[in-house]
Amino acid sequence: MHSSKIINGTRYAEEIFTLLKEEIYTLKKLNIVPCITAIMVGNNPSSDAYVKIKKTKAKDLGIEFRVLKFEENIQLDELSKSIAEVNKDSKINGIILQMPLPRHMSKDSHVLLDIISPYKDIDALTTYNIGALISDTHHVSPCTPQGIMYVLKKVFCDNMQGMNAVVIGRSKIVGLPLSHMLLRENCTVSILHSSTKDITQHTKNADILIAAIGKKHFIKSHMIKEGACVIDVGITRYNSKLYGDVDFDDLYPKVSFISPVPGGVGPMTVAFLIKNAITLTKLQYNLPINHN
Ligand SMILES: Nc1nc2c(c(=O)[nH]1)N[C@@H](CN(C=O)c1ccc(C(=O)N[C@@H](CCC(=O)O)C(=O)O)cc1)CN2
Repeated sequence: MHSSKIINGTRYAEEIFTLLKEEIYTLKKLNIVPCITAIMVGNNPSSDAYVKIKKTKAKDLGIEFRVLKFEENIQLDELSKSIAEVNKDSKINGIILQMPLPRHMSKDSHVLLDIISPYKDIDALTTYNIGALISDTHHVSPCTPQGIMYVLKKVFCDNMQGMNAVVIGRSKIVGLPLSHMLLRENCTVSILHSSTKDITQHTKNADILIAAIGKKHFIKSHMIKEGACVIDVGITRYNSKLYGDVDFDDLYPKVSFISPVPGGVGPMTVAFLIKNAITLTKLQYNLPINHN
């Protein structure tokens, strides 16, 4: 059972890294060093920070990490060609297309993602891997939802059956895959979004509330049920400080469990990114995969 009200994502991530170190060591003995390439488009200070965190962690663990950065005004054709080249490079085991893409490109994100081979798709965002998740035949799934499910399973000792889970946000990277994973654990899932009429009516009913909105301190204590478990996915940078979607201090007395920002979901995203990279590397070498 989880001993504190505060979900310590940094500690859980370390737990995962400890297991992954053994897998990386086993690969090393076979002369295999996984290599990740992150593709970035445009200048987004938050993305720079996140890619730096991923690179530092990968290098710490002995994984190679390359970054390819393109100008915001790159033509779609040219970017597509570059992604295809990275995809063809047999030395590269995993590819990340860092999100968000510049606004003018966001409508093309699925076209760009689908250039990546499903066997190199660390974020599990290609059409193939999204389909594999839904049909339960997947080897990898999106990193943030995996991290959230890992902590929820710890908190609820693997039993979320019949709980009301409310997810705010319907993105392909968090809200949609997470909703599917919660459904798989037999939760009753509601997905709220920008057109939802009365958000509070739904959030007050949540045993598990997941906020992935991107609006600083949007969730206040009057919006939740006493004893809810609240997971904060949003990160807003304001005056060099980080804020979650949840007003942590306001909610704290009322919750059973709550994840902070920073130190909650963020480190779990990085842990599962490394886990996915190792899984994909093993698949490419026909090695057995650790399904835990
Ligand atoms: N291609 C992808 N793009 C994005 C993803 C993703 O999984 N794949 N997720 C987010 C950003 N992200 C990884 O890319 C990410 C977010 C947060 C953190 C993290 O460690 N956060 C720390 C605080 C970091 C800081 O000080 O700035 C925390 O919350 O404690 C890592 C990675 C969107 N894009």
